[in-house]
Amino acid sequence: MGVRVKPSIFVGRFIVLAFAFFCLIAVVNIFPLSKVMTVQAAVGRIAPRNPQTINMGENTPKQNSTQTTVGSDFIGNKFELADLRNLYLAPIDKQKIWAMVRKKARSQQKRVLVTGGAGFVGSHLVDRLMLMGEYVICIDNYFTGRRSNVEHWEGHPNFELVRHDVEYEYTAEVDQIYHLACPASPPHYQYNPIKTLKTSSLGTINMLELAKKVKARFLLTSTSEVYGDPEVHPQKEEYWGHVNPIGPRACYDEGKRVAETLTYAYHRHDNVDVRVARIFNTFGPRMNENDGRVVSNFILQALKNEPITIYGSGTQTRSFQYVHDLVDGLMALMNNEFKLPVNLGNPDEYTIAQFAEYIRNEINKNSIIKNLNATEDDPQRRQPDITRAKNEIHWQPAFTVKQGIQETVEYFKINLPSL
Ligand SMILES: O=c1ccn([C@@H]2O[C@H](COP(=O)(O)OP(=O)(O)O[C@H]3OC[C@@H](O)[C@H](O)[C@H]3O)[C@@H](O)[C@H]2O)c(=O)[nH]1
Repeated sequence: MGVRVKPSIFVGRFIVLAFAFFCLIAVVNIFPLSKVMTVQAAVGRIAPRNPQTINMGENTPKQNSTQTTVGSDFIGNKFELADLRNLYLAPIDKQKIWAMVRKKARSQQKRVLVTGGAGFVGSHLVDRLMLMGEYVICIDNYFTGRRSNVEHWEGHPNFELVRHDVEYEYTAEVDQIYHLACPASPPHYQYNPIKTLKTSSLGTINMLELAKKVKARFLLTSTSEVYGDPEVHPQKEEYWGHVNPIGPRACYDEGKRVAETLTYAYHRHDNVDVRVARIFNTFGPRMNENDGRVVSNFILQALKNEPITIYGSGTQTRSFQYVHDLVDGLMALMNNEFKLPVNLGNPDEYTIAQFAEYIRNEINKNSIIKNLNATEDDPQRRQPDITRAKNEIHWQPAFTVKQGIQETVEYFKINLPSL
């Protein structure tokens, strides 16, 4: 005798199956396979040790994109990357570089002061301003800056190079001041903490006094280090930070915090027109061989077949931006009316251990990775929230970390004959 199945059981099974199917569709929609794969591909990629700590951020450049230009038509600082590379990849042809400078009538030309203009970031900013046809005064005390970074402009009628320490007063008739002068790498700023504090405090007062006197617009390059070892993640500009005021990093962190305080005090009290950029970890060509920051250290260690040195466990995170993006951000901020601090960084976040593996995979698969002692007060997580930059100054990074690393490796290979 055949078994008769009750119709109600059919209906029950159908409901259960339909529900399971509905759940499957919902899960696939919430976690699309393509999204998971993009994140893994993006890290090169290496499966995150603890996926919870990594958040690529929705504002990172598309991971397969390759930039061929820098800047924007709106600001007037757009150039072919291939042309810009002539300025830092040897051999440097001065005549070829000068021929790229745009002609500007004297009345249209801005007079721009860049403090720390011979440094890593400063020299790229000087390049862009010079190519645009502005009149540029570059001052530097050469503590970490190098004359060779800007020597291709020496003798140009639009360019002045002045050896000067911002700790002391300086006067020039200018329209804009980009105030970058300060050692930025932890070993360099900790080398003489009193000097670092004087540079950030007295140096900023001197430049704000100048801005007040000549009615120049003043842009301070502050840092993500004002957030200290942050308790919120990612970091928004509204966050007041978590800084140890007596630790080894305080000379820089607190120095930049007081520089920000001074900037807004001059704005409120003396009506100085101010801008503040909080710069997150940045890398690229013209980093010093002895800079000591993680990107140049890891690249050079891999190229030299030396162990890649991770300070501590490597679970701390950083988010890295390519220097041309930063220069675009600084110029977008300077040429905008927005006056509150703005984060400039690429939200592409890595644990330092992941980043070491990434560099090893990209540059030298035989490299050994070695863990050394952690440094004191090392921030554990850092990633910029760049919503404000996007909304207010219409800027976001365009270079992937991958392309930036390739460009930086090329720079070191060409410019360091010892490699
Ligand atoms: O060889 C190294 C160098 C660094 N590191 C680690 O890599 C991380 C990043 O260190 P870096 O020295 O590159 O830079 P930090 O993030 O500590 O400070 C930077 O912050 C933002 C900027 O304003 C400054 O450029 C700088 O102060 C840290 O956790 C550090 O301990 C290594 O593991 N190995």
